[in-house]
Amino acid sequence: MKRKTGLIAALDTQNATTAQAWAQAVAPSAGAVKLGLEFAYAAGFQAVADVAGATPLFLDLKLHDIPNTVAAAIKSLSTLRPKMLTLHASGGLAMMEAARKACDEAFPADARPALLAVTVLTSLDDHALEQTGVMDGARAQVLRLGKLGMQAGIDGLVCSAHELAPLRDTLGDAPLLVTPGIRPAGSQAGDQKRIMTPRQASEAGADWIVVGRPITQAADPAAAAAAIAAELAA
Ligand SMILES: O=C(O)c1cc(=O)[nH]c(=O)n1[C@@H]1O[C@H](COP(=O)(O)O)[C@@H](O)[C@H]1O
Repeated sequence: MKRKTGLIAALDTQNATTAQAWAQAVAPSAGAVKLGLEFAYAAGFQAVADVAGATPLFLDLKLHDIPNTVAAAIKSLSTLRPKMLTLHASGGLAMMEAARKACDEAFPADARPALLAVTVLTSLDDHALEQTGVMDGARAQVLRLGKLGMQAGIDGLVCSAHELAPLRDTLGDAPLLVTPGIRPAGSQAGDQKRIMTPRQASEAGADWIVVGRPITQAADPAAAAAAIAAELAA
């Protein structure tokens, strides 16, 4: 059965006015906006809260440090009330467990963000992984880290759409699976390596797709977001 797949718009800019304009443009089509390292470092966390406004916030900080530091960082950002929060699965089991515990302690039970573990960045292919010492390819590494994330009590995983089917086969329906590296037919891949179209990712089992430049760099971001949402709904 085809899943209902939502659109997360990645608003990657340093400029708060630009981010605000994009947030308004995508609001009718996107279930959440993603604000991350580029925007938070340039504009600060108050601007993150302001741009998200009432729209659910995917806070993409990709935390990766020792368990104590990651736990403390989560407590520091608890006033932001994100709907989703990222950390790197490669930080290890103890780091993910500490993050999970910090979320339970820092957020009210009804406002706890979904913790999403980034498995293998969609900008990496098997060759790039080999250069980091991972010799058996992206799929094997995503499955390995995905299982570790589930062991740590993480709510979901960030992966490419290419790993959705094996992850669903191994982990079942429960984890939220979020896929960046999405490119509507005919758009530029840029630095992304493991890509799929919105429709393909939805059919492969994504709960959410993350799309940035195909929306933000389009002549009409509102129309680009609406077209992707329509592709997901078709
Ligand atoms: O965690 C992420 O969101 C993420 C993980 C990943 O493996 N690949 C990836 O591209 N992302 C993010 O997803 C967005 C993709 O943007 P575009 O390539 O412009 O569509 C960027 O904001 C990335 O930081």
